[in-house]
Amino acid sequence: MQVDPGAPPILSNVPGSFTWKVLHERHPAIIDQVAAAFPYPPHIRAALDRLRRDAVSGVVEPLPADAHDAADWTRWSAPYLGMSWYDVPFLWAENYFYRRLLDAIGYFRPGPWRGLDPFEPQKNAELADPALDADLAGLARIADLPPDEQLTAAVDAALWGNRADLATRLSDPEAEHRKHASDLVADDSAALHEILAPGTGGTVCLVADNAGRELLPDLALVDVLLHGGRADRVELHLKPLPYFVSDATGRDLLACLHRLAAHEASAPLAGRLRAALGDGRLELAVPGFYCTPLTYAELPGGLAARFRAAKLTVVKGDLHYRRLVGDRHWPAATPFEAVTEGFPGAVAALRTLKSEVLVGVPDAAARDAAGEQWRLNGTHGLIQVRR
Ligand SMILES: O=P(O)(O)OC[C@@]1(O)O[C@H](CO)[C@@H](O)[C@@H]1O
Repeated sequence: MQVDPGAPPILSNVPGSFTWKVLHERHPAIIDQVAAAFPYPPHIRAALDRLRRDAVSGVVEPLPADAHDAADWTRWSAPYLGMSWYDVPFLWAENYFYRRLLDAIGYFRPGPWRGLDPFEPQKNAELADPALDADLAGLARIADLPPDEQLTAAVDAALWGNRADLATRLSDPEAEHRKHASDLVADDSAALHEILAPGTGGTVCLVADNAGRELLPDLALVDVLLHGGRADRVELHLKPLPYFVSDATGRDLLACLHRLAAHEASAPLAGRLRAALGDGRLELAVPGFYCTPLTYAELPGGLAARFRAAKLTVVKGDLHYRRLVGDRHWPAATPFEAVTEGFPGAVAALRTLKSEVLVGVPDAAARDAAGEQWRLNGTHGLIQVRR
């Protein structure tokens, strides 16, 4: 199938649409949550109020000229300056929002609020939930399964861990409790198992998405990869900044290790992961690219080289999927191979569907007959691989 290079980017300018609601409802709710969680001083509250107004009805403006990344954002903003947030690509507008939020709370400025993760209270609450103990025990049991079942179980846990991120739960509290569909809308797990066969070694880049309930199973997947010789080395890619509410940073990784270590059943898993970090089989990376409005078609050279050197890059979650295939109105039957052909090396996507973009699903129209919520509510997932 010929890929239409002109597939239009997804925008947010249809009132009532999913993307419009993210800008119009989810972003103000995030600001309110952040403002309520911290005793910020008047100048930060004023900046948050201004951002709330801009997020609902403003136009794209340059970042402050003294921002450390002003030059980058000047370049990225150039095509959109003065335009309504709703008329610029949705992917771009969301990234701009999270960057503006960090600016409003003084994340980069000298002073007492510097470096404070505005989403930490929600992340901490999720990890402190005693209900998580059952999940930890389940993750710990993966290592006891027969070797050929371990990868299936770990991939399954890592995939569905993506279902109800903290940003989604904000506007869809049911997302956490809704049962997921038993079928995947695309399932290339046979190819995944082939690439990750025991004893094949090599490096795997695992591009993580959310902290807490998603990062914990991702860590179980790392353990399976290293333990069965499915990889000699894993690079776990995290966000350099708190972003998209629950996105995992290095600090979140440490918190997850701590949580695993504190539970009797999962303590050995924590021990193996710590050992792998200590001897370099597990390496952490926080490329700045993950907090930009760019897509994987615009990868910086250094990161592209890391992916090229790996035998496989596994990209987790909805947002990474949007960056990977391009956040566009592709016909859903467009082959995944076609839209990822520029990716440096083999790539796998593990994603639950929480936004409109979709490729590699020829029967999407038939599924739509029952309504389009399956594309948005996290009940459906996919495993797509391009070698
Ligand atoms: O990348 P993730 O955590 O799986 O999902 C990110 C997300 O919650 O944020 C966007 C809307 O704000 C959508 O891409 C998706 O719904």
